[in-house]
Amino acid sequence: MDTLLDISHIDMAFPTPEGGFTALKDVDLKIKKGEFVSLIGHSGCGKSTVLNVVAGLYQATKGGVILSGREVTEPGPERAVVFQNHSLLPWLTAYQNVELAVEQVFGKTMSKPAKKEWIEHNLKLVHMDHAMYKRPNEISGGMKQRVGIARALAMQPEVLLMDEPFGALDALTRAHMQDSLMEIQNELNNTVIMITHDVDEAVLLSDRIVMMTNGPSATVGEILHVDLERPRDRLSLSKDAHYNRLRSEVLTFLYEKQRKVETIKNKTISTGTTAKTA
Ligand SMILES: Nc1ncnc2c1ncn2[C@@H]1O[C@H](COP(=O)(O)OP(=O)(O)OP(=O)(O)O)[C@@H](O)[C@H]1O
Repeated sequence: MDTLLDISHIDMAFPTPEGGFTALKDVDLKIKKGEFVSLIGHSGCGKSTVLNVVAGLYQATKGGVILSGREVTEPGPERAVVFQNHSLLPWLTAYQNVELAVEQVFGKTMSKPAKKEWIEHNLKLVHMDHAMYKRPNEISGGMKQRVGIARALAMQPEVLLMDEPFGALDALTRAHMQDSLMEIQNELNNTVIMITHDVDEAVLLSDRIVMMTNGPSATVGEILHVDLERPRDRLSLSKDAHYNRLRSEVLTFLYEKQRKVETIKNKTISTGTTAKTA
């Protein structure tokens, strides 16, 4: 495989007052250019930690991350991050928020008119060209996420890292955003790692779904290849037997193989569909 991003045998331990806490153990994942990979797993298993190591925000305690042959040691614009909560600067317009990123990456290499064109192009890509002079408090949650995506895309990153990008949106807006993202992927073929809790979202968008085991010492449990033809259409897929088989494989992993059992006040509860309450 022609690897672009090599997450090579990483461990991540955090110091805690009770001693070291091993969040990740031997996470090993190779991603090729243009691949869309989702990370799925129960809450607290370590998905964001993996993403933060790739983003260069955390340094793995063992192993490392190689992007295009270079070791990742700090954050960089070639690894743009889209967070669940937009993280736009509230005093700047949508245009200016994207401009900030463009200045960071292309400040010295792009002419002023070229920058303007590039900013507008990226806002258009996410269907935000009609509201580019509005500030975050004047636009909806979905629109803010669109601007966040435009800002990330405008950096022309080698890898786009998305931490539950649509997690805070209502179901309909979320579906629109997924369709937009597929449309953008169709055009740009970005390499993407996306964290999600949503099984349908993972199957709809991904080339591969990386299913993580429960922590501590979480690792890659299984990897599912989503070999559904593109472009994908949510309506016809919902009736497609293969789509439903893939979906059920992820559900089986999450709710049978990695059934999460939590103890609350001596009561055992489980998030799994096969759960029994004790
Ligand atoms: N800075 C830190 N210090 C100590 N422990 C941490 C730190 N960051 C994360 N952890 C722990 O590591 C584990 C993995 O956390 P992480 O946020 O990566 O999980 P997650 O799968 O992304 O969770 P969620 O789906 O709820 O966002 C958790 O037990 C968390 O408490």
